[in-house]
Amino acid sequence: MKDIKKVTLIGLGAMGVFFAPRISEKLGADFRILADGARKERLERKGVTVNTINYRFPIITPDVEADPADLVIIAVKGYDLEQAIRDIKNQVGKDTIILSVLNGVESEKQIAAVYGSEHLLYSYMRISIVMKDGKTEFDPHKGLIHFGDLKNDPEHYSGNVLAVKSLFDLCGIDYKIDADMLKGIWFKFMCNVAENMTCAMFGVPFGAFQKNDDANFFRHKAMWEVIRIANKLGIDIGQNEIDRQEHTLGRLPYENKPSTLQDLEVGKRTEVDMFAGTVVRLGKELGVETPVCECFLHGIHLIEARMFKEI
Ligand SMILES: NC(=O)C1=CN([C@@H]2O[C@H](COP(=O)(O)OP(=O)(O)OC[C@H]3O[C@@H](n4cnc5c(N)ncnc54)[C@H](OP(=O)(O)O)[C@@H]3O)[C@@H](O)[C@H]2O)C=CC1
Ligand SMILES: CC(C)(CO)C(=O)C(=O)O
Repeated sequence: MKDIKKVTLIGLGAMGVFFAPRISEKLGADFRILADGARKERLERKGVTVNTINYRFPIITPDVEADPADLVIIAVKGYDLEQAIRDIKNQVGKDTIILSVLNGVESEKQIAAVYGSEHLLYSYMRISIVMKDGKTEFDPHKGLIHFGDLKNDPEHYSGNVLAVKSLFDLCGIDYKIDADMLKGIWFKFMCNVAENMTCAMFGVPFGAFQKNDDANFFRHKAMWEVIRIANKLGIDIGQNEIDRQEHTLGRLPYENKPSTLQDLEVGKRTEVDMFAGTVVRLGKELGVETPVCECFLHGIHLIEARMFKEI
């Protein structure tokens, strides 16, 4: 089994800090943040504050050669992924494992197209963290990372899966290795598209789904658009996954908000292209009608245009 001794994280935001303090505690200087320019300067000057503790992690710049990591974790937003893929070039050696914790269904494919699928493990996050001005508070044991190869059998985990599992065990990071990673990733995508887009477009919190039929009208239509596309791709999600999510939504605090609505509320660009945009594009390729996601895509673009005073 590979031993993960050196880890590089690109994206020290909400998802990045799920990992950073705990990996840094065990690996010390062999845990590095990849950043340059004004971002590096800000991280060196202010660090990040997690659960009231201020951290200054070692920073490495993309131009440093001959110092690859055993594991690279990518935790940027969808619209920053292309740049991040370029920036990690010197961090990826022959045996480097890459984990991309982004939402959506395509980041692994995009990274594999550049570095090769042998480097990739699949992953998705089940936790909600809000970071503001480099500060956040959350319970690190109230969520987890799901990761693994496409298919995972506990009797025969691959060397890469065992290596990451061993690192997370060492660091006390909660995880689940799904038997079928694509099914999990598409289930999460179905929820993100339906919930994030409805909440962002209409400015309502998750609680709207507990009491408003109109909110659920959009959510259900969008879920079925994702399901029809997933089924065409051979991914088996359907009514069972919808039922599973109804249960989860019923228990969420009323005022909780998905990341896309949070982004709009603080004047940030959203990941609408990675959510509704992907559904619309795949729908065209696969012959699936996606009218609700088309409305989300154009509607949220319009909200962004108004927000950035482009109209
Ligand atoms: N937040 C959440 O609860 C959840 C988020 N996700 C997903 O995880 C992904 C990350 O989201 P989140 O952590 O919330 O996003 P954040 O915006 O909080 O963090 C992204 C970080 O990446 C940094 N970054 C961007 N480009 C680069 C680069 N080239 N080099 C170095 N750093 C870079 C940004 O720096 P800067 O601020 O300087 O631009 C920022 O600190 C998204 O796809 C999101 O949908 C999934 C589940 C839950
Ligand atoms: C936090 C969570 C899981 C809620 O849907 C999410 O992925 C998001 O808001 O983008």
